Amino acid sequence: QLDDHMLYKTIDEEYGLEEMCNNLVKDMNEYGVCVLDNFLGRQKGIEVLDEVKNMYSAGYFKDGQLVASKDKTNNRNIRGDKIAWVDGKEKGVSNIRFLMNQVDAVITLANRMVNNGKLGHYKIRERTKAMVACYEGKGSHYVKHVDNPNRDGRCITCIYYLNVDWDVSESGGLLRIFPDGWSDRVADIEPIFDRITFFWSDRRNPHEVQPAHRTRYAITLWYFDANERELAVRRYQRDCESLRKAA
Ligand SMILES: Cn1c(O)c(C(=O)NCC(=O)O)c(=O)c2ccccc21
Ligand SMILES: [Mn+2]
Repeated sequence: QLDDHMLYKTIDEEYGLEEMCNNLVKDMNEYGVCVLDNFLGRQKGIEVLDEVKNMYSAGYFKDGQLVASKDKTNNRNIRGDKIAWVDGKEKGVSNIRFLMNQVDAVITLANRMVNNGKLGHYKIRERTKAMVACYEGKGSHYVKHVDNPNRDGRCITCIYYLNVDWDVSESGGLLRIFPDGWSDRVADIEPIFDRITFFWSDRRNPHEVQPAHRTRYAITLWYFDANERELAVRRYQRDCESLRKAA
């Protein structure tokens, strides 16, 4: 359940949140992508980054998927992404939890605007845990893909970046989205510190992470559309049932 943190906002934060949601709804309806900067502010952002770094040095990240290396000669596979799942209740992740609550508040308010069909007609009630991702540089990347190609319920992808003083010209690591609405253009999003990006998770937004040459951290949340999610869970249960019977 998305906790409703609207009550604890001061007036100016309320206004800030309101304005942020208007931007989100407008951009999502117009482009299917929305980029907001200075989402938490420098101090909070650094506190989140420190928690992620601590998680990393404590070994919470699982080896990412192996990406077959281009040069077959030394057959060294480039380590792709490394990820760790956080539900926010663990010890030592209070700042990541704060980030999750802030994004929930933005999505909850924007979803209220949904009622007059402003945010893609989705009914958003739940989300995944936070996926904390690390690309260790050395050219690690993520091939072009669609997050939710087969209606698993996820409707909005939300990525918060933690990379201070990131310079794409030397470190790469661009998020490149190929919005299906625009055949001739792409959206290049630099993974800079305290930036948050939202985009529709389905086939409208194929995207890739270009090779990173410096450690690149990001935290992803996926929000579910209630109806699509319910159907996906039912389908999954039916599949399991038929597999059990077949066994
Ligand atoms: C590590 N990582 C990802 O980085 C992206 C992704 O699209 N990232 C975009 C970005 O970081 O800008 C993913 O979509 C993804 C999906 C499943 C498992 C891991 C994944
Ligand atoms: Mn993705």
